[in-house]
Amino acid sequence: MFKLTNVKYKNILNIDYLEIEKNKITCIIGESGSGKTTLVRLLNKMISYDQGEIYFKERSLKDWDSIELRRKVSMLSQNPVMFKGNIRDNLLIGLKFSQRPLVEDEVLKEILNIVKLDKDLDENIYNLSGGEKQRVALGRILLLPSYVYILDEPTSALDEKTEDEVIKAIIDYVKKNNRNLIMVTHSKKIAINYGERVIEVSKGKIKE
Ligand SMILES: Nc1ncnc2c1ncn2[C@@H]1O[C@H](COP(=O)(O)OP(=O)(O)OP(=O)(O)O)[C@@H](O)[C@H]1O
Repeated sequence: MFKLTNVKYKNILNIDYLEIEKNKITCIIGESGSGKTTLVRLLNKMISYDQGEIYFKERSLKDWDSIELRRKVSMLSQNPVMFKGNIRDNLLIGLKFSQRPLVEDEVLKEILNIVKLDKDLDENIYNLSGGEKQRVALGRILLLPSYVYILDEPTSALDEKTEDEVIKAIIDYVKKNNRNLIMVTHSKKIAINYGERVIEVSKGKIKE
């Protein structure tokens, strides 16, 4: 799916070779400040590498149009933006922005079930806790029919039990829909239990 060769970004990342295969739940772990977020930002062209090459589906990212790429490679950042309105509005906005057909409430309720958020679609976003907002943002991404989801610490604001349930449900959903998942996680336990491939970033280098 992704291949990186001799990639350098400032003095933050220096990756000789890295392949991220499709159909394998991939977890990225590493100390705070090691370069995990920088790595995933490179993958969906939020930032551009200084040297080397990154290929997605055998094609250099330089040859991918950013919009076309992000329709296939959807990323959830660590601090997702929330919009005024209710949960329904905030779930649908990703589909709206990417000019895709909207979906019925039934589909939105299924998504809330996956992210373990037991709230009404009409609930104002303003009333939600940080962890609840995080799950709305996660649901927004999962609604997009992307080839790969890149989730940067998607469950960092959740307690351990909810985190485990949500991760398990996301993985089921990804597999059922034939999609791919790359997830940055602070939790070694999640990586060990669910990662079919675990990549460790250490001081800007890959340590597997
Ligand atoms: N554009 C930038 N310019 C300068 N330094 C940057 C830039 N982006 C990131 N950094 C630095 O690069 C290092 C790696 O940052 P990154 O966010 O990738 O780490 P991380 O592994 O995701 O950390 P965390 O687990 O705390 O989120 C940090 O020291 C950060 O301050």
